This record gives sequence, C-alpha cells and structure tokens, in this order.
Amino acid sequence: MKESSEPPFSDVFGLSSISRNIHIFWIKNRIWTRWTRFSETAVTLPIDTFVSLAKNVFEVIETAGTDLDTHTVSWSDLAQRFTLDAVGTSTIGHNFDAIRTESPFVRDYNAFMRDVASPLYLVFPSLEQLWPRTKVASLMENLISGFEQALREKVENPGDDIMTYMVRHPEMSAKELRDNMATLFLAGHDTTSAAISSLVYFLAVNQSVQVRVRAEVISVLGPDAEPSQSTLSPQSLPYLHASIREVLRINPPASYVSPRISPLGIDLGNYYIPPQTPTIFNIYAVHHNDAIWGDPGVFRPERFLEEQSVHSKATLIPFSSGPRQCPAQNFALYEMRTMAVMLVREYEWVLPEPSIHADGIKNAFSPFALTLPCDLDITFRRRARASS
Ligand code: HEM
Repeated sequence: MKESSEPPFSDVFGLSSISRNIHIFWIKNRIWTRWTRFSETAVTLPIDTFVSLAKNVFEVIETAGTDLDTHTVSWSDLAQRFTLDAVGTSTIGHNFDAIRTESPFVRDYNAFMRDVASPLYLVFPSLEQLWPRTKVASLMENLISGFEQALREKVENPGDDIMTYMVRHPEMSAKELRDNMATLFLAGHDTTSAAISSLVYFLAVNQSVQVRVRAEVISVLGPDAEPSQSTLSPQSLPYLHASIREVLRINPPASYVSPRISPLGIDLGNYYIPPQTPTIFNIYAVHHNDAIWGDPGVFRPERFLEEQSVHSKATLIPFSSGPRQCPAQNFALYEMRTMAVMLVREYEWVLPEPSIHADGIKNAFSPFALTLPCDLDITFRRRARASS
C-alpha cells in the first residue's frame, strides 16, 4: 500500500471511505445518468455481455469430465469467474477473462480473501501490529498494483464504463480512483456470484421449481432466442423473478450491512439505542423472521406470487434499503436472470452424490459477512434443445 498512514487490514481497501466517495461523487457529478443505465427504466443493460459470458461458462462445463452429456463442475468457482468477468467488462472496463484463463490477478485475489480471513486476526486486529502477516501484505500489494495497472490502462484506453467517467473527473485523486475501482470490484463480484450459486443450488434440490422455471422460460423465449432486456423483465418471467427473490430471501448474499453509528439516540419502543452506539442491520434475521414469513426455512417462490404476499420494501431487503442501498441491484438481477434463462434451456442439473450440501446449503466463512455457498459442485446434463 502506498500511503503509510493507512491501517493495514482493519479496513481492507478502505471500504467505508470508498463507498462514501462513490456516493458523493455520483451525486455531485450526475454520474447517476451513467449508472441508471442499469435501472429498470434504463435504455441499455449489458445483456449481450452476460449472454456471451454465459456461453463461455458452457464451454467450461462441456470440457469437465469424460461423459459426453453429463458434467460435474465446481459451480461456486465458475459462478465467481462469471461475475468477475461481468463486473470487469461492464463497470470497470477491464476484461479479466477469468472464466477461460487463470488470471494471476484473480489467483492473488482469492488467496488474499482466504488468508485475510484468519479468525484470530479478525477477533484481535491489533495482532497485525505485533505479528504482521507478510504473505497477506504481499498479496495485497499485488492486488493494489493490479488495480493501479488497470487504471493506467483506463487512462490510455477510455471505454464505455463507469471507471472511464471517474478517470475524467479533475478532482478525483489517484487514491480515490483506485479505491473506487476496488469497491466496484468487491461489491459487484462475490455478492452476485453468491446469489447465482445459491440460485443453482435451490433449483437443484427443488426439481419441481427448476422444471417450472424452464417451462416458463421456453414458453416466453422458445428454445433458442437470445434473451433481451424486455424478455428478461419481471413481467415476462414472473416465476423466475419470484424464484430469484426467494433465493435472495432465504440465503441473502450480504447477511448484514456494515456498522453504522448514529449521533442521536434512537427510541425503538421496547429498546433505546444510545447515541454513538455502533449498530448492525441484520438482513438475514429479517428474512428469517417467523412473524413475517411463517415458514422462513422453506424454499417457496410461490409466496411472492400470492395475492396476500407478505413481502414489502421493509421485509425483503437483500440490497439493503434507503439512500445507501445497492445502486446496482438491477444490474445484478438482470445478470442473474440472464444466467438462469441460458442455463435452464441448455441443461438440467442436480447435486452430485455425495455432496456436502445434501442436508442443506453450507456457506463458507466470510470476513465480509457474505453468504457464499462453500465448494458447491453441480452435475449438469445437456438437454435436447427442441423440447420443453
Ligand atoms: C445480488 C447481488 C448484490 C447484492 C445482494 C448486493 C447487496 C448490497 C448491499 C446489502 C449493499 C449495502 C451495504 C451496506 O450498506 O453496508 C450494497 C452496496 C453497494 N453495492 Fe451491491 N449488491 C449486489 C451486487 C452489486 C453489483 C453487481 C455492484 C456493482 C457493479 C454493486 C455495487 C455496490 C456499491 C458500489 C455499494 C455501495 C453503495 C453506497 O455505499 O452508497 N453491488 N450492495
């Protein structure tokens, strides 16, 4: 890390200040016009990019195993590579080509995320001062150099992406640019891959839902037509939309939001939170509240199609809520829908036997409170394309 004043790992990549920078930057400079291309009403979403990346994923699936039609792959790994290429190409403007190649940058990122998550150092961050972890520090240096290199390329080769717009801004310091790139990379990558892994898992263990999603997709798009923004809308594919909502409810990729401190005391009726108390908003707890959902442990997309549906903006909050909610939620939802539409027409899938997930989904430990399905293998069987 270049700036010696920054704490080494207590605030990895300076996340809290970075997202504030992005927020202020977007509002001040009307980058919203740029960002709204990812919203429901936007003119263009990078669906064609998602489609072409999904095809790259299929190429990898096809090369796994020796059987011609049945392939078992590490889906959690593949999903992560897919979302990395999606966020790289669309928002950072840097193609990692992670699906097909072993990028050193991606290798360092994964090693860093694994090593930085040592529970001992998370519980006692001051250990970093006493016994600094040189390997983790060197991985972090590599990552930061990677971001700086990507930024230099961006200055020389501007593109049609958010980083290009930020690079052009005269008041953005090199550190702000680098930190914003890291935020987009982190926030846009593991979250969506967790969601796509969970989606594929819940459709594997709920075959009737997989069959119904497939029937809906084929009835709207036929067996081959490439998806577009209109055919992927929630109105076109209501059951797929409900299934994705149910996945984001039952296994929310961000289980809680980062801590906040209110300068004022907050009176909640039964409870009083004194001023300056760090508080965490627990998304997982809201999504699993018996009083709201009745049967929160059951995967049941139909709950979102029922007339008396219990969900609302206050009860279904995978992207948080209020002014700091995820600005890229529609980007992520369309990315998920594209992958789902492409997959259900191409393959049927199940959990392999044995599977560590046979008795329920197992999430990996994450220092960032992400709900990442752990080592999820999936067995895909190619479908005959003409049938439904
Ligand atoms: C299913 C996928 C995703 C989920 C569940 C998700 C969830 C969230 C949540 C809960 C927050 C609030 C965090 C907090 O307040 O501590 C957030 C913020 C954010 N997300 Fe996402 N996100 C997803 C995808 C993405 C993608 C694809 C991008 C970028 C391409 C992105 C960019 C951001 C940014 C920049 C913020 C910070 C906004 C701010 O502080 O004002 N997210 N996201």
